[in-house]
Amino acid sequence: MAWRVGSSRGGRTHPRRTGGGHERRFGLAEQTLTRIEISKDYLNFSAGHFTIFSATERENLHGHNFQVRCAVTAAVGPNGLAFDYVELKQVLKALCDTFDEQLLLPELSPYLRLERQQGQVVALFADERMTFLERDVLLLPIRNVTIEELAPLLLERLRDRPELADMRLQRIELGVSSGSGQWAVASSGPPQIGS
Ligand SMILES: Nc1nc2c(c(=O)[nH]1)N=C([C@H](O)[C@H](O)COP(=O)(O)OP(=O)(O)OP(=O)(O)O)CN2
Repeated sequence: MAWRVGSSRGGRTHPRRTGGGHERRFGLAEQTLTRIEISKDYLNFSAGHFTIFSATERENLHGHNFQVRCAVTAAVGPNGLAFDYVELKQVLKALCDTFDEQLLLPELSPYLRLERQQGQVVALFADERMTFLERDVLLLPIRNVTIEELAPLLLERLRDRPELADMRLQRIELGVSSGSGQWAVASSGPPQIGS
């Protein structure tokens, strides 16, 4: 229903409704895109790591409560629903759980060598040798355990989830934070609406 300013009466204008559907009311194209943002406190994982700064410098082993958030762009269907975002939240939570309570180690670091030996993972860095139980370690196909490497990895793993196939998502942005106020965001798909 498009709105147009009606003829003035008594010096005031009276908006009048004319015929037409939702898309004509707001002058939108037949298909409306929406951007749904998901940022829930429970989308987090507690994990250990150390950031490697060079061939000889790294942080001590420590942990963070990493936080994850996501925004997706999708078409709104004829019944005013893009997709059930409860399903997306469930997938994101499952993704976070795979990283929870693990020591994260990068398999693709130019400075760290990882070896599996009798149920243990040996990490060799500069002149250091660290040994961990396999059950405590999650090896990741990234170069460093930083938020800028974790975000694209989680985005890739999210996109691979079969549950997303029916959501007809046009763009996905996934953010990872190692602490409040510091995020890295990875995205896939065409530029954001209005950017
Ligand atoms: N570009 C990046 N730089 C750093 C990263 C990273 O992921 N990308 N990560 C780290 C370490 O994780 C470091 O432990 C972060 O520490 P910090 O920023 O101090 O974390 P806090 O949440 O404690 O932040 P506060 O500002 O102290 O509250 C280093 N660099």
